Amino acid sequence: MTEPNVLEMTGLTRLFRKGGGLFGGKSFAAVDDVTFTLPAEPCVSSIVGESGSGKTTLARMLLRLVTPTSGEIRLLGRPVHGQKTERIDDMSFRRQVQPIFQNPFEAFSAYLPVIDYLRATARNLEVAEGARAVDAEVDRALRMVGLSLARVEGKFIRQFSGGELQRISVARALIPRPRLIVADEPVSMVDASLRMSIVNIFKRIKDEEGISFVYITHDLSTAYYLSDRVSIMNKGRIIESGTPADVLDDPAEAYTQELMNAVPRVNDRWPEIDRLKAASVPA
Ligand SMILES: Nc1ncnc2c1ncn2[C@@H]1O[C@H](COP(=O)(O)OP(=O)(O)OP(=O)(O)O)[C@@H](O)[C@H]1O
Repeated sequence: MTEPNVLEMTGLTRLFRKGGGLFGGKSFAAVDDVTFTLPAEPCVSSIVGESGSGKTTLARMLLRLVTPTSGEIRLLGRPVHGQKTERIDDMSFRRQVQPIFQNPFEAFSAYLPVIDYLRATARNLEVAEGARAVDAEVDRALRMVGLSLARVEGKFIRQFSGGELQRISVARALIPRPRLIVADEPVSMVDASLRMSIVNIFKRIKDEEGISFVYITHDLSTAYYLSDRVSIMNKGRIIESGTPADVLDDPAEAYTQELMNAVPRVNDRWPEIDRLKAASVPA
């Protein structure tokens, strides 16, 4: 039997109302008839667009936080939305799909040691039973991002930098060994040098753990460096998609060209990409 695609979105649309209070106003499509597939083999698929293009709404539908107005999302062959009896069950869904958000400081409470969240994730998602087994899973996940249980134990969010905390968010997402990570602007609040190390961690996780990514960003250079496929989103629609070289080296659409023109270049090269290649995963 062939393995199902990790993700299939077909004709996905989400309407919202604009203006006019509760009953008035006009509806508009934040996401408009999007069709998009992630194959069975691990890959990074980026969705690139400017603010307001619908990227976050798309991510939220993938994460079951927003219900589509029409269209369908299938995860490993099973519907994500719809009747409880037909869709993928909640526990499988939470294990198979994990989010990483833009602001790691919002992912954890200021009043609890960060490690408590990681342990709770392992317990709630039934990854392990018993304190020692839970700690072994948490340590495994932290080591994948260059940290360890010993380095995180007992500390609160104020004792970490933004980059460290985002690496811990990545570790949290890795605890259930998901098939898919949906990362919505995961490096836009992290400074440039740490951005590179996080992007390289994603690359390594894909290769070594076989996890696929939907990488949502407005940052063309990390999308170019990291992705197997890039889709350009504008006004709710995917207007162009393909390999990074196809789409970004030779854009067919004027909008993509405009996005590219906003990226600083030196001698027709993107210095950021060279830096990304040179950056290593922190020990
Ligand atoms: N709950 C909502 N109700 C009404 N309109 C919404 C809602 N959520 C998003 N929108 C609108 O949908 C459009 C797409 O927003 P979305 O956040 O998906 O875009 P984005 O590309 O992720 O932008 P950003 O990077 O700024 O978050 C915007 O016009 C936004 O104002």
